[in-house]
Amino acid sequence: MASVSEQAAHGAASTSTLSTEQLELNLALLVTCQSPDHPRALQSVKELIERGADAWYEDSELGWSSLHYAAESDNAELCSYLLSHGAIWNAVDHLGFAAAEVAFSLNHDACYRIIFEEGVRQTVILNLLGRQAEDEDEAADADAEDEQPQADAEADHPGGTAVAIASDEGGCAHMVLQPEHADLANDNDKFLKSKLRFIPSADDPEVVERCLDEDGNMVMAAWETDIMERTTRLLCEGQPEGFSILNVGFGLGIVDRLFQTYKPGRHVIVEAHPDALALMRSQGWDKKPGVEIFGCKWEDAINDVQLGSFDAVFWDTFSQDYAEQRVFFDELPNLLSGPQARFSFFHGLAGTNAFFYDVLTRVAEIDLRDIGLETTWFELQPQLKEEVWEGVKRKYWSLDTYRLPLSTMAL
Ligand SMILES: C[S@@+](CC[C@H](N)C(=O)[O-])C[C@H]1O[C@@H](n2cnc3c(N)ncnc32)[C@H](O)[C@@H]1O
Repeated sequence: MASVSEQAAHGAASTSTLSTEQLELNLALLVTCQSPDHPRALQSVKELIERGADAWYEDSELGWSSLHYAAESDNAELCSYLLSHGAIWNAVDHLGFAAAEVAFSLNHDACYRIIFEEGVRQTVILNLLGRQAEDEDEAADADAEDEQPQADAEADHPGGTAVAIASDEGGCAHMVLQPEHADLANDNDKFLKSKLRFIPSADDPEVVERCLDEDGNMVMAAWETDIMERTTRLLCEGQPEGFSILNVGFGLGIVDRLFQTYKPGRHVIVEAHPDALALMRSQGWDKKPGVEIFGCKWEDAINDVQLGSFDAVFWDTFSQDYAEQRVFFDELPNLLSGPQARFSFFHGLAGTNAFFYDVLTRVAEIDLRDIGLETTWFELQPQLKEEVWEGVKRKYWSLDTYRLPLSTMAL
């Protein structure tokens, strides 16, 4: 670790916008948090914060904040204090590690728990605020439409709210960690207008193994087949004869082929990408008995009275973030046919960071409970080789354990 004077030199160079006095306070806070076992450490931290030290401040060498140091030394009380005084729960260091991951790697369970709970708390609050802002936007849009009936529907910004959900990008982002904005993987409308590449398997050219977008992001790949198989079993086993099922997002059609083996009476597929729709037609999905294709965005399909309700619903789209996923959750009471109906989704957001994945799992569970659904998580260990990512811009999965959600109405 760099000495304080070295840090001061680095810090002074990289935080030139801070006054010398502020910088000194911030560095003093970091130094105090580096030796939090000192009997007066917490008191000194409190005094520094009261004098205006920034709890979010990071050293320039490692990118560690006072929360990283408190987590490293297993000081749960200090973690708690820092979090309630401006420390950022999901700030990552220069290697992309959050303070909770430091705690986890050292088995500092209490510190991990405290940061995790704070992450969940803040994300749920942000979601609620986002929802409120959307409602207000919708009300304002409705007013504007009353005044100006020709208003452009594109002016809406569905789900355009501040949701602190991490992507796999480490680096310096703090509250909102997402892929860069111009990336197709971060813009559903742009993605839906881009060209898709379907790549056949090296062993069997008849089998499409991967689907990439124009930017080289992986849209779907065969490694997810185990997940799709287990999802299918959980959604379809024991359903009544002629049951109905909705799948949102065709991709490579892996899950839809599996659903077909259970012979649903009604099998609706909502898919918005023209290239995926062309693949579906080339595979004869439009002629299969019981299959109905809604060739549009799910955001439009849910307003179509023809869509109806289902015994099972699965959601797996691409280039949509948690805010958009939550908008779909809100539609579930209308989409599920009754108390026995089942819901699942591809739980892949934050799939390269165990801590953020933990937070997102809890947030999804809370949001689903809010609309009356109880969720059980089934754990799977995906088997995937490094070759899967060859030629792919960004890995979206690297965790050992996938948590498969199955939700039903809580009675
Ligand atoms: C990850 S793939 C689905 C993979 C599928 N579960 C399988 O087993 O092959 C995501 C699909 O969702 C589609 N999609 C993305 N945004 C959508 C939207 N807003 N409405 C409907 N489909 C969408 C994409 O075009 C893509 O085909």
